[in-house]
Amino acid sequence: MTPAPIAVALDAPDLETAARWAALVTPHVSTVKVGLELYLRYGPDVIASVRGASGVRVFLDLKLHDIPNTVAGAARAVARLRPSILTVHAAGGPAMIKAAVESAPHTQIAAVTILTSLTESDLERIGVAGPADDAVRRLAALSVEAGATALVCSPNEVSAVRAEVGGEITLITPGVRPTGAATQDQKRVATPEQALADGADLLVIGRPITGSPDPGAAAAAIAASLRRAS
Ligand SMILES: O=C(O)c1cc(=O)[nH]c(=O)n1[C@@H]1O[C@H](COP(=O)(O)O)[C@@H](O)[C@H]1O
Repeated sequence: MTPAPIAVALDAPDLETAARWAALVTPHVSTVKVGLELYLRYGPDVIASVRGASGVRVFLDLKLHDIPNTVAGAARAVARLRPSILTVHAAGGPAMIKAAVESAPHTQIAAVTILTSLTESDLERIGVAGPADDAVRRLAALSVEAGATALVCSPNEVSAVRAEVGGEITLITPGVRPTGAATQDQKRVATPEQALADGADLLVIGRPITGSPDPGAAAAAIAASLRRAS
């Protein structure tokens, strides 16, 4: 069976747990995601550990955000690990995004628009002109112009972003919660089925899978539900 278009966020406190989760979910999902917690603790070794024997796609979520020269160096440093996807913050601006794209030619650069943990009032407080939909579309357009071929946004904005950037760009949505699951710190959320129906290409799902007593079964259940809905 084709693995579901899900990136499981391996936000684990230790490498053994992350590798175990990766092994349990990889029969069911296309991708696993390594974020700041694991990478800052274990560095590049973590990529080989979670990739394991299956060779699953690894999404490296470092959300780089600095001046272009620094981001170019950082992107070059991790490009040799050959992650399938690397994140940068779209708010770093077009020159920064372009620097990442040029420094990691074999990795898809995904620009994170507006974090899914932010509300409309958070945007106002940090001085971003909202509503979230407009801010996300604005950042999406500038990121694609700068050469990003993937974007991260909440499922709530995915159809507006798709209309803005067209069909060629990979749209990645965290903030995904199966019906009835706790939203935790996520604020702009939707179900996996809705996110996919609205045009997402890859759903980032962490705690609803990794917080389950059986992460493999939880991933399989969401994958099956996506197959039924499509
Ligand atoms: O870039 C990301 O992956 C990301 C962007 C964003 O706006 N929101 C967001 O939650 N994420 C990541 O997606 C994952 C979501 O995890 P759960 O909330 O546990 O499903 C975490 O690893 C976040 O770091």
